[in-house]
Amino acid sequence: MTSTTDPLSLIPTFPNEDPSTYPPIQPGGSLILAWQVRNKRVILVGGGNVAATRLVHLLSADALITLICPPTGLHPETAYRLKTHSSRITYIPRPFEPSDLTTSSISLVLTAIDDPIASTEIYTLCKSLNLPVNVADVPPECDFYFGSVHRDGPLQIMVSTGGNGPKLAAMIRRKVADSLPKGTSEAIVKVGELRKMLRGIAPRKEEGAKRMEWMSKVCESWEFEELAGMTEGDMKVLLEGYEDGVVKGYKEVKLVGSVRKGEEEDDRREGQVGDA
Ligand SMILES: C[C@@]1(CC(=O)O)c2cc3[nH]c(cc4nc(cc5[nH]c(cc(n2)[C@H]1CCC(=O)O)[C@@](C)(CC(=O)O)[C@@H]5CCC(=O)O)C(CC(=O)O)=C4CCC(=O)O)c(CCC(=O)O)c3CC(=O)O
Ligand SMILES: NC(=O)C1=CN([C@@H]2O[C@H](COP(=O)(O)OP(=O)(O)OC[C@H]3O[C@@H](n4cnc5c(N)ncnc54)[C@H](O)[C@@H]3O)[C@@H](O)[C@H]2O)C=CC1
Repeated sequence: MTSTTDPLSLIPTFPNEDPSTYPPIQPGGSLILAWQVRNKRVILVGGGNVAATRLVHLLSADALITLICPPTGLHPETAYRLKTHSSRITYIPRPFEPSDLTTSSISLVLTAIDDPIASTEIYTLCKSLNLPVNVADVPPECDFYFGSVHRDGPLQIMVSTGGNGPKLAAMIRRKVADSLPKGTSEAIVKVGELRKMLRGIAPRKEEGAKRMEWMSKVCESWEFEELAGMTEGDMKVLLEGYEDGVVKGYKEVKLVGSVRKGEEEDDRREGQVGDA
């Protein structure tokens, strides 16, 4: 007979177990993720107004889409997307049939139809096939909800109210977007480039902690607009400090850059004089 030990009794005791040390848990929310559907097949049933908004999200995430809907039910925007993105969207011009879910390998199913009976049938079928599904008109039949999304280049902000107030979610999204500092999206692009260059000069896995600390320091000490205006030359100057854990400020980097540019021009002029 094997004795069973209570797993809880095996957990070590740490000095810092004051409840105020860690953030309190608020149960009942959603798990907010950034789901990657690039080149994965998503089935969208319905072609109305809501389906048109789903298409925008799916195309923005580079999904491969199968849209199932009779031609008479197409919203003008859905029709437009079908025509302009025919390489990404396969259009099936009829009502949904159960075989639609078994003829190809599918990552997600979305329904946006005005027929709750058909919606529930699709939901039940998805569950029997283990497919994650969003049924726009029946929240209890959603494995995930959509949210109100602000998109600006690489930046995506999603507001969710957990099904309580979708219109409020859209209003909050606008307020959040209006409060973002100028140059936010450009700053993110430039930080992405800097991180890539940093990985080029410090590729080793063991350096992860040092890389992260240095990058965090850069993000904290430069303003968004300064990051947004960073040139490749500025990045090179900034990266010179990485080895010693130094983060030069915006003004210093610009100064070094312009001094070097001046020196290069002097060298070039001297070269030309020498050639003459
Ligand atoms: C549960 C959820 C499931 C899901 O769809 O994933 C759901 C369900 C339902 N919405 C309904 C109504 C409306 N939905 C909107 C708008 C949006 N709805 C979105 C998401 C969600 N809607 C998920 C919860 C997300 C959350 O709460 O955080 C947004 C955020 C994202 C998106 O859909 O892309 C998008 C705003 C996008 C933007 O503009 O930024 C508007 C306003 C409008 O159209 O302008 C109205 C009318 C006004 C109102 O009711 O508030 C009804 C019918 C209710 C009825 O019959 O009375 C149901 C079904 C029900 O609740 O039973
Ligand atoms: N989640 C959300 O954001 C919102 C959800 N809704 C709900 O979502 C549903 C769809 O809304 P809308 O797009 O505005 O409706 P809509 O009436 O514009 O479009 C419904 C679409 O479903 C198609 N359809 C119906 N039965 C079908 C079937 N068996 N197979 C394939 N296609 C079928 C129709 O041809 C039409 O294209 C409604 O039930 C609505 O209450 C409404 C507003 C927002």
